[in-house]
Amino acid sequence: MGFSCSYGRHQYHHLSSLRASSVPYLSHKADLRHGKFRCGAQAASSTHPPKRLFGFAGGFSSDYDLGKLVGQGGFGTVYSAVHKRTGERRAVKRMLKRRSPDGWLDPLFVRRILHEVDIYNHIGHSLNTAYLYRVYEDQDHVDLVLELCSGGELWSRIQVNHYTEQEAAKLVREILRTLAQCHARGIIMRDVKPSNFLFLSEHPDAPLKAIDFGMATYCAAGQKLSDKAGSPIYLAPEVLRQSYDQRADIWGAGVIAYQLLTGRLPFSGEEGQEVSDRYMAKQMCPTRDTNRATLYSELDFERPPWDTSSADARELVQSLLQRDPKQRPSAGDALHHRWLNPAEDDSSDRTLSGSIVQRLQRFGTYGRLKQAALRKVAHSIAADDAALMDLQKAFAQMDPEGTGTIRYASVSQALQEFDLSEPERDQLMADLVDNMDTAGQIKYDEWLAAMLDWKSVQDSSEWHDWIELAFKAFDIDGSGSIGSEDLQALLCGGQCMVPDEVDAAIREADLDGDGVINLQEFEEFLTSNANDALDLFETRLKH
Ligand SMILES: Nc1ncnc2c1ncn2[C@@H]1O[C@H](COP(=O)(O)OP(=O)(O)OP(=O)(O)O)[C@@H](O)[C@H]1O
Repeated sequence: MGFSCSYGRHQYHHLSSLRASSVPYLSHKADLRHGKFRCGAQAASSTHPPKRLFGFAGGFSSDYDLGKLVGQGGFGTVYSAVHKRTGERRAVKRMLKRRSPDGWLDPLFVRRILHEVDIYNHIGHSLNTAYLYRVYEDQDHVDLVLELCSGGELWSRIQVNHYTEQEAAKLVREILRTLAQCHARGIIMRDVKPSNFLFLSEHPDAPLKAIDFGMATYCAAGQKLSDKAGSPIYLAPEVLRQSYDQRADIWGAGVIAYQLLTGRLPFSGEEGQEVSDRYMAKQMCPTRDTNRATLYSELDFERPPWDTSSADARELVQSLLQRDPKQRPSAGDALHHRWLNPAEDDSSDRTLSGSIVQRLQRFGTYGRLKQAALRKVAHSIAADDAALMDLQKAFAQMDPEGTGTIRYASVSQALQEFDLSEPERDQLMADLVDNMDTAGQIKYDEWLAAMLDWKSVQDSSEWHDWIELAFKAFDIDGSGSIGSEDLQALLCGGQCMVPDEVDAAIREADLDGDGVINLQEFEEFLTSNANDALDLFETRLKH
């Protein structure tokens, strides 16, 4: 069947399920400033040649001091760590390399690591996910250096706190945002449960971040997955039936919402609604009764413990737990539900300054080629500035002398208006500049590329001309298409240091798979769609 049940961690493991076929599209992004890169699905495919090393950076212990243990998973041990030079605190997920007796890395281990790194990077600079800074390896371990979330698991707060509906709504909104961003990028998380969401700090209003994408995989529109992956009691009925897609994550969010609002689990066995503490404390595998309850038992939202909840809360949770996935809302639709949008938080009329954090996150989710291409297009648009009054004004405030560049420090200063930790601020700014040669200066078109409302720009009669100009600039050898030599020059000045970087950049836009990008593919690649909606991202406005 390709899965097994882990009693200690309530999990169906699915190493055998990481087939190339479940990774339908690819992404690659090198960020040499942070030593980060995206692995393509090819890297994660079963056809990858045997490896002794991954090719990640060495020198973890020259860069970091390892601190105390902060968590233990089935796959990795997580420690705190301090960067020796900057003093920044991080989490390090350390995984012991699994090898065969003749020294080759276990191919399933290779796939799991490359896949997890790929998915973390594909989610990019979302503030709803612990950020992956860098990956190291030595002879025995792979180390993922992650944003440190020191506020504990969502589960621990469910146990100790009694939530008001408003507080519960905030947490459900954050979980759904994470899912909406994953789903917009073709990723299904497959392990939506309270212990995979950590609070950034111990502050009562600390944001919630998703961790652990070891179960996550890609699922294209219309595709169905069949391997039973996830954690019992959060598994959707269609996962038990082994034919599911992204909507299965929504069910998991529904179970968490149910727990937050009632302190109980919706489907915990024969007796129906039991107190979840008992179930969780026992750390037991699901009985057949639990699965049967998930598949068949009816929930009554009129009787205790639901009789004291608001009608809006009930309506949303009921919809998230619709047994028929087609009747379940998408994460994006659920985010528009009344219960999650008290009137004062209406984002429909948000000003530019109110959405800067959302725009930076969105830009940070794009791969390197797309970022470079948007900067190029922005360069053309910058000349036509009538339509860009707001953006110009915001830029001018940070560049009072009109030099045409703003200092990194000015943007950092502007971001202090928002509810962001210092590492989050740095994380958001990391993709603003094309390269560090600019010595901490951000040019107007770099700023525009990150801030523009690309959807409305596309309506301009000049859109096609701007795309064509950028395409011609990228087609350095004038062959009529963008190929690997063009991208070598463009992305890394001739010699890419990150393995597979150029191929992966091509794959991002090469729809017909002929190894080069033509003009039509380039235009389609740059054309934004609903997946780029700003309201998938946190505003982090201070209240
Ligand atoms: N970024 C982080 N900051 C702080 N603690 C973390 C972080 N990431 C993970 N942890 C802690 O380490 C534990 C194990 O991490 P994680 O779930 O990623 O490991 P895993 O081996 O992939 O687990 P699994 O068995 O679920 O596959 C988590 O439950 C959490 O307590």
